[in-house]
Amino acid sequence: MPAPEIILTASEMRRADAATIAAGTPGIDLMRRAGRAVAEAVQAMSPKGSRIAVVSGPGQNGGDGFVAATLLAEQGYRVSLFLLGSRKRLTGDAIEAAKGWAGKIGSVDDAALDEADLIVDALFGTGLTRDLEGMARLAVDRMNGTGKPILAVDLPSGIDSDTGEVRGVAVKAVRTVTFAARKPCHLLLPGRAYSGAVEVADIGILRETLEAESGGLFANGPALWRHALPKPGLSSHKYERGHTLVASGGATRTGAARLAARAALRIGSGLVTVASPPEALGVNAAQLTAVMLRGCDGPEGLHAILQDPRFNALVLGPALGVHAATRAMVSVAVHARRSLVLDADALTSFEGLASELHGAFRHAPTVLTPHGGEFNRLFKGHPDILDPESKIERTRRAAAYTGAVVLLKGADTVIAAPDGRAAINENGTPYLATAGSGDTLCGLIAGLMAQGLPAFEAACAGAWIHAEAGAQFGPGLISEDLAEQVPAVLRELLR
Ligand SMILES: NC(=O)C1=CN([C@@H]2O[C@H](COP(=O)(O)OP(=O)(O)OC[C@H]3O[C@@H](n4cnc5c(N)ncnc54)[C@H](OP(=O)(O)O)[C@@H]3O)[C@@H](O)[C@H]2O)[C@@H](O)CC1
Ligand SMILES: Nc1ncnc2c1ncn2[C@@H]1O[C@H](COP(=O)(O)OP(=O)(O)O)[C@@H](O)[C@H]1O
Ligand SMILES: [K+]
Repeated sequence: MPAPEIILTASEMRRADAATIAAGTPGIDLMRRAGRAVAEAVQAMSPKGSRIAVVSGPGQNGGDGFVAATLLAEQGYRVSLFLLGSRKRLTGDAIEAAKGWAGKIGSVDDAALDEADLIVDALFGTGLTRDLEGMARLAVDRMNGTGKPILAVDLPSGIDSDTGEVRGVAVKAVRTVTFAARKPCHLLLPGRAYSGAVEVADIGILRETLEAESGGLFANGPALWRHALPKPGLSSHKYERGHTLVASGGATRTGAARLAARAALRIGSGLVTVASPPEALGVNAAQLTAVMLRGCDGPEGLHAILQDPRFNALVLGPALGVHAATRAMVSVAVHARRSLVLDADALTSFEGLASELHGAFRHAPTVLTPHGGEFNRLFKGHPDILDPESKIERTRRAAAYTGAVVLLKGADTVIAAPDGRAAINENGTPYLATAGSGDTLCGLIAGLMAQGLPAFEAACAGAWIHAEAGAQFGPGLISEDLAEQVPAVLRELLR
């Protein structure tokens, strides 16, 4: 079974480099392997004899550029090298790497840059510390301005490795060769869009070193949770597969709950019931078949239903209304200690009241699924949670604060657990930006928890399966299609 893909921050990567060097591999060897991997990527992109411009920066990323330039010139490419700053200012292994380069060194504002067929961006990598200004900014503008394909070394220069944000200006690469492990910026937006196709080159850093330095951040994918996916046994009966309860909104707001319920059923929850306000029973009854229906009048009604211990997973929030009664229903659910997914109105009803949720979800598996707006409303007045530049950090802090797994939606959904584990989802499609898509996601996650998946695994699997279903369906997707696409995704996963 493939191992989960570890994503390393800049400081974790530095420690992995340092540990490898301490274990006996000289740093210059790592740099030579990095430069060789870049040269190989150039060979795959451009025929021999092409004009390659390598733009090196003052740090070790620039060192990788010198190695690649030297190899490519030896292989018959017409290589020009442009350096930000002077050769005298090079430090560390980059000094040694630059010694191999016998050719001319141009300045980054040299007009000759325009003549290249392909540009290698070795300006900055994981060592970027501040916004680009002056000549550094000019260098990036010049590279982008040529309109030529750019291959980024480690990451596109100007992108912050840990947050994926643009530090003033950034290189727009068609391809990136990174080393040992992907960095957060290759998965988070906008960095992902600037990176192009990302390839991870093995430079001799062992998996055990990556594991030792990992801060618990992963790319979301089956390797992270496939082992936990439920598969009914020969003698399984429906009650062993869990019973998901989804609370419906009022008579004119019932669709969201049905979308969630249908998704919970499709993902394998043995039974699913919509808990409906009395006035909406008729409209719900008219549109439900395999999903069951129960009358449920507010918090008291929910309390009564939850006396039956077989309801083991619960969705609260979609179209439930923003008011005190919704908060009271959350409170009932928390006290009942069932697996719980809170979304939409269940989150917005706590606008500015996050302190009421401090540690609230420690006692039962809970997943909060806010989009950015809901997240900001919920944690209003908590700069410690809202202010970090990194979406990963914001999500982790929200998880630690509430005791719930937090899934912060978007094109780069981040899922974080209170214990610090986190995953970035990247298999989605913009077609998922359609009404009711989030309601379906809630149902998938609750349906997985009903079958016994732990909250973090359920949230990660739910996000991935949701995105995969959307991507497989593609153009024309509406939320009703998502649950219907789930069986095809499951067939692949359970093969
Ligand atoms: N370590 C290893 O063994 C291996 C490392 N490898 C490679 O090393 C890369 C990391 O190298 P790194 O740490 O030297 O950082 P890097 O990205 O080159 O930038 C630092 C330089 O940029 C400067 N600078 C920063 N921000 C700036 C700004 N806004 N505007 C202007 N200047 C700015 C900063 O200067 P200072 O901040 O001191 O003024 C410093 O000079 C990594 O991405 C990978 O490619 C591989 O070879 C494998 C083995
Ligand atoms: N551009 C995109 N790329 C990938 N996934 C997206 C994109 N836009 C939205 N999504 C996903 O679609 C879902 C939308 O959820 P949400 O905003 O709650 O919608 P709704 O409230 O209409 O149900 C989330 O899972 C989100 O991650
Ligand atoms: K770079």
